[in-house]
Amino acid sequence: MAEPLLTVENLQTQFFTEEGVVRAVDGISFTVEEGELVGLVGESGAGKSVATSSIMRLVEEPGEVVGGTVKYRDQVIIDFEEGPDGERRPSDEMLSNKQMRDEIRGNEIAIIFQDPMEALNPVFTVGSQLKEFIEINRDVSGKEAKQIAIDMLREVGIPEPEERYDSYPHQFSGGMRQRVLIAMALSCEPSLIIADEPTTALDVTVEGQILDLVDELQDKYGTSFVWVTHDMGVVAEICDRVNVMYLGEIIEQAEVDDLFHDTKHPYTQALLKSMPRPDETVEELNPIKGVMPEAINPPPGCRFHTRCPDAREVCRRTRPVYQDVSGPEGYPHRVSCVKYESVGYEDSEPLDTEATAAFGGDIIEAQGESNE
Ligand SMILES: Nc1ncnc2c1ncn2[C@@H]1O[C@H](COP(=O)(O)OP(=O)(O)OP(=O)(O)O)[C@@H](O)[C@H]1O
Ligand code: NI
Repeated sequence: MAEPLLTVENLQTQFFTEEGVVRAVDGISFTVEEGELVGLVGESGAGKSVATSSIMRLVEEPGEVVGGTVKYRDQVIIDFEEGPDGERRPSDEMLSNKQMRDEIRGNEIAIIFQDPMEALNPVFTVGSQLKEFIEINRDVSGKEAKQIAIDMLREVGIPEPEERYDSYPHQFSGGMRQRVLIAMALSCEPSLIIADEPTTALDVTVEGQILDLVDELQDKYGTSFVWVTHDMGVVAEICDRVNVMYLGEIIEQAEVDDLFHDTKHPYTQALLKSMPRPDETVEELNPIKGVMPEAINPPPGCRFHTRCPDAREVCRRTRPVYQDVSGPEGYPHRVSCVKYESVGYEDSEPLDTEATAAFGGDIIEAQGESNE
């Protein structure tokens, strides 16, 4: 296999707050191959946005990337080394902030946010913002930039792009604004686009149209994507591979078909049961029981054990190993769950968890060590 476009290894990002250290991203690893659309899926607070802003080196105080490696082709975005006093410091190979700004962000890796109103300035026309972005990131004249901007607006399905060029963001619908952001992301011909829940705020029909558009543009330009979502339906529709995140960790990763049809992790199973699926008629949707514990004080052992319907005693004291459970063919299918290890799961006592307690109709306090 060729070198991955993006390699993330053991990435760790923490927030140093008054209440303590929030382990928002706690050692995640994944790759994005050339031309691939890779999903990052999980409930609210799982660490998806912190992971993407870490990759872009956009984490703000009191947050800090504290460990791991991120490589884009052969360029080092994040890396650490041991200093003379044994302290951990950014390695020399790391791109400077200026290089990140000038060479990576925008023209190699572009990001699309959930809320277009955050990315678009309400006081300037859509066209002028698009044109300015192109001028900053590409070596073209103002006139050329304007032409590229209009072409891109047409490309993403904005009708009458010459006229719409002079409209203000509020004159566009939510779906149209999201199309503008996609135009902006694509306008500098990046190899990778990171999209952080860009369709979450849209209604289902408009969301479907945007996903179709992305599919089409991806075919045409061969752009790779990291697509952040909490929606397995979106994953099924557009992703090639998917990483499932829970409480700062990736707990399962596989090709999309594998993930849906050979689901390994109980959390992934729960996520799938909680959402409508295009490939299956589910009689009843089951929301995932309980709430995700705080990343400031994650449960010991398997982080999901407090909510897991399959939890046993061993899950409370064993940190699962993230391992490849796939056969000899195809992409790796990785999972971290003690069910797939030989650590005595079979002989271990079942645990009362939020999932099993609720199932029995009994409201039992969440396991002490998980919350508070
Ligand atoms: N500025 C901050 N200060 C302290 N903690 C933070 C900060 N930003 C994020 N966090 C914490 O990091 C964890 C991960 O948050 P993140 O926003 O990445 O979740 P997410 O998976 O993107 O959720 P959502 O689907 O709601 O966007 C959460 O526990 C959150 O509270
Ligand atoms: Ni987020």
